[in-house]
Amino acid sequence: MLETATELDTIAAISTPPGEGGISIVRVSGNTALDVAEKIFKGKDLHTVKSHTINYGHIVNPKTKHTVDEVMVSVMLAPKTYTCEDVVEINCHGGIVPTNDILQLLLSNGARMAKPGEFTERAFLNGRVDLSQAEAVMDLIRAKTDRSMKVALNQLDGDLSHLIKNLRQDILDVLAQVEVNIDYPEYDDVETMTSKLLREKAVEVKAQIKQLLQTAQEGKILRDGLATAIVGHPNVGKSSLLNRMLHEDKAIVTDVAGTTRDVLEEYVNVRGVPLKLVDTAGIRETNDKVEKIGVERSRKAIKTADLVLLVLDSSNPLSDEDRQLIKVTDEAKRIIILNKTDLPMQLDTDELFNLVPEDQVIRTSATEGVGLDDLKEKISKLFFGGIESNQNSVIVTNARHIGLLNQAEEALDSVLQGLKDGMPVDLVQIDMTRCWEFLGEITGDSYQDELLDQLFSQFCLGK
Ligand SMILES: Nc1nc2c(c(=O)[nH]1)N(C=O)[C@@H](CNc1ccc(C(=O)N[C@@H](CCC(=O)O)C(=O)O)cc1)CN2
Ligand SMILES: Nc1nc2c(ncn2[C@@H]2O[C@H](COP(=O)(O)OP(=O)(O)OP(=O)(O)O)[C@@H](O)[C@H]2O)c(=O)[nH]1
Ligand SMILES: [Mg+2]
Repeated sequence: MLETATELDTIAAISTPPGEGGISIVRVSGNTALDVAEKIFKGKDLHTVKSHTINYGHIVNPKTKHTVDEVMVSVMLAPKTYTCEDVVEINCHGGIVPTNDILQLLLSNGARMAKPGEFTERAFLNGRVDLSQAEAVMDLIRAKTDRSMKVALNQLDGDLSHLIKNLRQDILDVLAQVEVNIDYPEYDDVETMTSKLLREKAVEVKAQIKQLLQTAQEGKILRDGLATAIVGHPNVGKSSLLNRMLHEDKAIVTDVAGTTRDVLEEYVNVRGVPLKLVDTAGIRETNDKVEKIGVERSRKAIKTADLVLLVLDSSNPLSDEDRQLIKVTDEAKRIIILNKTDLPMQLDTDELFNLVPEDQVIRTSATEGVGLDDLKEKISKLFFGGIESNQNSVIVTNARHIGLLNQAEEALDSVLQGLKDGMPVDLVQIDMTRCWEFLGEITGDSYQDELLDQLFSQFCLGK
């Protein structure tokens, strides 16, 4: 059951990032938000100001009577607020000391320290947003490209919620229809009729779930970034390529083989796709203790990557180590990069094409900045089939949602199998109901308290 606003205590937290800034915001939410704020605020009586106004005054320690800061205080009365509760936001000077002092004063005057994500959790508990919308708030904060942001914003707007709610309503309708048919059989062939209803609905919902799941790969990449490992032999130009992609000299580049010792991760926006570029240590047999560990990490990066960029030095013949690396990365989604094409070609491309007949091969010069546009184009094509795909449809991005959609689909498979096997309708109904429940967990229509704790604990403090 949902708790009502009156059962929840008043919480407070700093909602802006820690450190120095122009302004910091300390947020308070709950039944007694105004009482708590009023105790430490000198200015207009906050109980009498209009809702959704911002009010000038000072924060004064009620015990010592010392002025802590000069502030602006927003008063927003329930229910039309972020949490659906009374909200007070204290806009103070953005320094660590005033901000923390104000929070401490609120805590010693009746507020409790908010847990991470607790304001958004309240927006959920009080029914302003559903669970998938609450999750979108965090995706929005973490979005790394404009496209990732758009997907999160659509989810926050309730696009996914509406789709799921409609599916659930359809299932509920058919379940009700089946009940009626069982309770008041008007025809002799009621069993046949209800089976037909259930089958048709199961097929229809399954098709929609499948369609959603097809967006999952793209969705997950937009949300979490595409883990892209740049691998290859020492000195082939991996770090130089990373720097080129970032337009910044992040990684150390030297002509010494074995320069990169540890993996380096950086995000880069490639046509709206967030790439998590991972520069790795050049892979070779080595006795150097530090380099050895780096090489181990490179091997691990290959295993966990969504995409491997295997870099070869075109100004040198293919070596045995190169051939081995081609084998090691064979299972991965891969693009081969022939780097140093500004130098005379020494690599036997016929041999290479024989070794990797299926792969995209791109020629680059990291030093001259040649071939990088081509590389970006290929990456975005490889994962998104062009720029315009899925721009307007609902996209699932979240591993929790994907898991539940898979479970819902499995339940529908059981429905269809049961009908095929001539199982009694009341047993088939159970699987249909399970499907309805799995979908409901996406929007939080049903949930366990542990789930909320786990979800919101990943949020920012003050959100
Ligand atoms: N100062 C401040 N800025 C902020 C937030 C905030 O809480 N405080 N937000 C959050 O952290 C974000 C804005 N999100 C918000 C979402 C809904 C409501 C809200 O009050 N919704 C009500 C009333 C809407 C209306 O007036 O029409 C509702 O949906 O019922 C407020 C903020 C970003 N900026
Ligand atoms: N001519 C030419 N030189 C390049 C190119 N790319 C990189 N280099 C040079 O090759 C050398 C090695 O470059 P890095 O980027 O450090 O190579 P790496 O693959 O990261 O090497 P490790 O970190 O040791 O594995 C440097 O001297 C670069 O300037 C290129 O496209 N053309
Ligand atoms: Mg390097």
